[in-house]
Amino acid sequence: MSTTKTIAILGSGNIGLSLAKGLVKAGIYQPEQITLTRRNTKALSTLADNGYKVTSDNSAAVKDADIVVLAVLPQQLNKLLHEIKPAIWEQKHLLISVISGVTCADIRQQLALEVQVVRAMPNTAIAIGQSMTCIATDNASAENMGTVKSLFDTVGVTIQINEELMTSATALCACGIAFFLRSIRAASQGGTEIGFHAHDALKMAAQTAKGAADLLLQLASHPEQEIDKVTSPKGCTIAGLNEMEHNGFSSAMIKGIKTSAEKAAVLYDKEG
Ligand SMILES: NC(=O)C1=CN([C@@H]2O[C@H](COP(=O)(O)OP(=O)(O)OC[C@H]3O[C@@H](n4cnc5c(N)ncnc54)[C@H](OP(=O)(O)O)[C@@H]3O)[C@@H](O)[C@H]2O)C=CC1
Ligand SMILES: O=C(O)[C@@H]1CCC=N1
Repeated sequence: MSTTKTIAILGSGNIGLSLAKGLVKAGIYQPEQITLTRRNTKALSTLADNGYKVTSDNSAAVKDADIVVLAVLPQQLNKLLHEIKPAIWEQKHLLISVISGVTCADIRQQLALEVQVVRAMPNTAIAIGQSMTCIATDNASAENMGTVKSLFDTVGVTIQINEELMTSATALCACGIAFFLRSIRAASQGGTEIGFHAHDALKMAAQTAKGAADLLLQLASHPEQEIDKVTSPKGCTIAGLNEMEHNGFSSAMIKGIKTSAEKAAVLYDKEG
């Protein structure tokens, strides 16, 4: 599926660039249809060489675009909104914000405009078409929500949730990528201690994690159901698993996710 619409990504850092690359990889956009902005445009020179439009002029990028993605840090948002406000046309533009802790209403309030806003919370696996993206809105039309869903569907799995759950989605899915990566890294470190070279251990741990995730996704089964199949009586799996639990494995993950959600809720200072 390709589109004739144009998209501006304001704030082309880690997640903005992951999104751009994912959309091009999926064939929905050509690089020429995507404008990437950041203040230090030198950092985007390779992207410019690959056909993306690159500029530090956010207002010009907005004027040329149908869809505007806000992808700066929460503390950089108010300045950006102030800058682009004159370029936004309520009847034309659809804003998509991936910014943690900022509501759709916050964005309209800063702009003092009744533009349609959708919040999206992807994760960095969007660059390889494997994002888990949550979307929410308080004013966008069903048609625009459909547009946003089909856009993110090309780069992973998308679900629509209530906006009040967006900070929880941030912790579980966006931060979650880091939590699972750290788990895989830890497993590989264990693997090295028991005899494998580091690069082999990492590959073995990553493929094992992928298999575990696919068991749940493809069989729609519960983790404990799959764990029961691995834990032979008096065996080595239950011995290792219980040792991890005695050291707080599940508890650490749960507490970490709760802490991330609490932090996500206070990232944005409306007055800042
Ligand atoms: N990283 C992730 O996995 C995820 C992040 N998010 C959210 O996405 C947002 C961005 O995060 P992340 O990509 O990690 O952060 P980065 O710091 O990597 O990206 C932010 C980018 O914004 C640019 N920027 C800052 N001010 C402006 C401006 N006025 N005009 C244009 N560009 C500007 C910066 O470049 P320069 O300094 O050159 O201007 C930088 O490249 C955050 O709000 C975060 O909460 C959401 C989901 C996942
Ligand atoms: O760490 C952060 O604040 C951002 C939001 C989700 C992922 N990265």
